[in-house]
Amino acid sequence: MKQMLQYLKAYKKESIIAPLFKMLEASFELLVPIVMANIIDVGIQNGDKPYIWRMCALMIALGVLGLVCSLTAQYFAAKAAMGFGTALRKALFGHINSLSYNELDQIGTPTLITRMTSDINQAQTGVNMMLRLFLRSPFIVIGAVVMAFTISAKLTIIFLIAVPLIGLAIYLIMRITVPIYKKVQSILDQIVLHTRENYVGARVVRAFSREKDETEQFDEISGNLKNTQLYAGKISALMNPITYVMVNIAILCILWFGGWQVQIGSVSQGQIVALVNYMNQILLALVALANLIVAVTRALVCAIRINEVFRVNSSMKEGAEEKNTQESGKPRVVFDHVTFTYGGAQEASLTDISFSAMPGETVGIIGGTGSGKSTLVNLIPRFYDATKGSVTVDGQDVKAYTFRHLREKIGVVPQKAVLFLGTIRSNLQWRKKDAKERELWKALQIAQVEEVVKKKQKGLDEKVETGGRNFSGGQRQRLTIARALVGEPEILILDDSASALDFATDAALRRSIKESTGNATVFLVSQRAATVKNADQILVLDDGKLVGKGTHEELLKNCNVYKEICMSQFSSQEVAQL
Ligand SMILES: Nc1ncnc2c1ncn2[C@@H]1O[C@H](COP(=O)(O)OP(=O)(O)OP(=O)(O)O)[C@@H](O)[C@H]1O
Repeated sequence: MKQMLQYLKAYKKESIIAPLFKMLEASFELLVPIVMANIIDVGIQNGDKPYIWRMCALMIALGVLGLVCSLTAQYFAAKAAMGFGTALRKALFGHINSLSYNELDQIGTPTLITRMTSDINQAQTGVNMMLRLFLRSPFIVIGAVVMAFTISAKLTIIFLIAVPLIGLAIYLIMRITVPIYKKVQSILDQIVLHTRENYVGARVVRAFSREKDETEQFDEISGNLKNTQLYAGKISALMNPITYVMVNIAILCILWFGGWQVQIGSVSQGQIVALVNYMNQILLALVALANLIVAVTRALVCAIRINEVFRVNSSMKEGAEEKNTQESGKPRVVFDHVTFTYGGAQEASLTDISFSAMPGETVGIIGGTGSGKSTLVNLIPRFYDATKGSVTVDGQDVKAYTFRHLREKIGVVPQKAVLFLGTIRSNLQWRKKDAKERELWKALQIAQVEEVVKKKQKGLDEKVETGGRNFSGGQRQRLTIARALVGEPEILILDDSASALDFATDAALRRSIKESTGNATVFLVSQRAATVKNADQILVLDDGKLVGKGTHEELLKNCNVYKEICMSQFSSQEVAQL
């Protein structure tokens, strides 16, 4: 909580003014029963109409003053809570962006979304209620007991018995409901997870006619949420009847014992009415306090969940190197006995991989599905860190560079072609914000997508929908290749980026990349032998191990796995001619 409160720091003034004005409002409220008592005891008893009018005017003035104070408090509390929410959201967003793939894999996207949205909103509501009520409610309860004491010390005993009993009833109810509210938040996580999977995979769901099953599963989770909330609601609903019965019993006692006191003349009728009013004020304050505790507990649960994310630190330490250290004749990328195991995985996905790639060289990486190809290239831009061994770029361990500098050197085309909401231009300028029109068209031309963009009515300014859904799979792939080419990276990684392209386009793409990337080192990941066969060096992976390294001809002679891959894709005659 302490950590959370730092986001309120900028709203210190508001955080002090709001509760102060609420206390001021409470003070005016506590004066009302006294004025009422005076109207009865002085005004009505003596038939003094001007006095009654004066007192009525005073009551209205107290009401108006209370309203003004309450509105002022509301304004400042809302301002502080909104500011708190905004600062927290910004900090969490920045923190999540600083985490490495390793941590993101482990936490999971759905829960991060719930924490960024619903949890922060709950925390914000908690802060708002806290600022308004955390002083006001206890102030009213204590103030009302003190005021009752000034009226009659004897009758205050009833207050001293009733208040703890009402407090105890509220506490017992909340002991049951608070853990349920904690559970509600984790069920919300499941709903986000299910909704996300369902919407992202909407086409697959329909293709397999799984709508009914998916709906049933969703109904089950949301039914679970409803039942849990209903259970909490039913128990909370006991709060009002129980507390009202207790207060009414206390009022009966006040009237009963108060009646005796009035008869012997130690308390006036007006004072009895004031005592009844104080008892009612106490009830309302305690119920408000209970609501506050529920909101604050929910906010605390959310704060804990948000803090859990803050507590996860990136397992990667960023280096400081900003200089280019490439020496001519030296390799651009070197893997030295690299082994890598994903967090939580039992087995290594890469074992003892060693190779080096020179500037201008094209490195083909081939292997069956799950053999570790993507994992290998992901180590170059430091999406993950090698568990053993080292990865070197331009003579320096990748860990020595700042993330920005390392990634500026590298153009990555991930396996899944993802474009972002905006225009073709804005998507292409991701690597280089100020890339000129000429550079963008050149990249489009190399990526074999120039014609597609030219045909668009607005050209480079054509809109790109979320995820690039207004482009075909092959167009998306080529646009992501163009995006990686802008800014002329020193290392280009194409992770199975031509899988949706026909053979002719794939061949043309490889040719133009070879011709235009000059001194860049290109990594071509593919399951197709035809894609990698012209590479200067081919790495053959099998179950995370490097089982072959060399040119196509060399591997055909001495690498069985490579030969098998080729044989499975071409006839023996074609293999001989390859
Ligand atoms: N984020 C992850 N967490 C845990 N294990 C993973 C993760 N990503 C991949 N793996 C595992 O690592 C191994 C290598 O996966 P990788 O994605 O590198 O294979 P690949 O050769 O690129 O496969 P494909 O050609 O099918 O894309 C697989 O066994 C896979 O299950």
